[in-house]
Amino acid sequence: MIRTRDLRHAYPAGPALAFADVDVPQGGVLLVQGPSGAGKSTWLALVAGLLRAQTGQVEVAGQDLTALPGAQRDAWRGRHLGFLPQKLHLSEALTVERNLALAYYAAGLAEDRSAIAAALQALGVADLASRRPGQLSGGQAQRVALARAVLLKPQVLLADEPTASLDDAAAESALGLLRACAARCGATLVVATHDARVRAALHDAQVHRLDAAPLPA
Ligand SMILES: Nc1ncnc2c1ncn2[C@@H]1O[C@H](COP(=O)(O)OP(=O)(O)OP(=O)(O)O)[C@@H](O)[C@H]1O
Repeated sequence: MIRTRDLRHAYPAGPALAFADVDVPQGGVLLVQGPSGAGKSTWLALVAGLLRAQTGQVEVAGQDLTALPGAQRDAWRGRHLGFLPQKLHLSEALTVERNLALAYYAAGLAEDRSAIAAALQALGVADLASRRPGQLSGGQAQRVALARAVLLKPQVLLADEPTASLDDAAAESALGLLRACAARCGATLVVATHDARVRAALHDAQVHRLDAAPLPA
């Protein structure tokens, strides 16, 4: 579940953004829409606890993120939230398999190699485990990043523009995988996008529409 109240964020020397309240039940699907610059990535970062809300309240999977200090917020995120960023942030210094192992370090948990193998298998990329991210196609790299995001069976799965650089067939596949992964975990799925293909594919999702114009700072 996700519950936000009176959420605002002002960047230093940037715009002040105000967000409408959102309630998504556990296992629901939320589409975050709005033109470029409307604040989609900022809203995702607030819900992921990557940014601390300056005003208002964010509750995710029963946890009030505004009440948690930074270190505890990071540990909570590692354990309960899967994030598929637009830039995938896979480490070129590590193999695909070791990139997934990072999820355990971030969560402060002991590594489970069989779970890593199973996650890669479920996303159809088990044969790429010993490659470096630079040796993957864009679609393969995204599957690896998704495997990492769902490895610890998160309660919330966030995806930022997951179809931005994909052709129609790959976009359809990526959205199908996101939904399937979220359903397997019983996770709430949030997809931020301005891609009309996503709006069509997730036509049954709840919509959080952001306005084009930020508040004056
Ligand atoms: N670190 C920052 N410092 C100052 N302003 C910022 C910062 N990050 C974002 N902004 C501004 O905040 C607003 C919202 O940005 P955000 O990236 O959340 O929008 P978005 O809807 O995700 O855009 P896009 O679709 O282009 O990714 C924009 O006006 C942007 O210029």
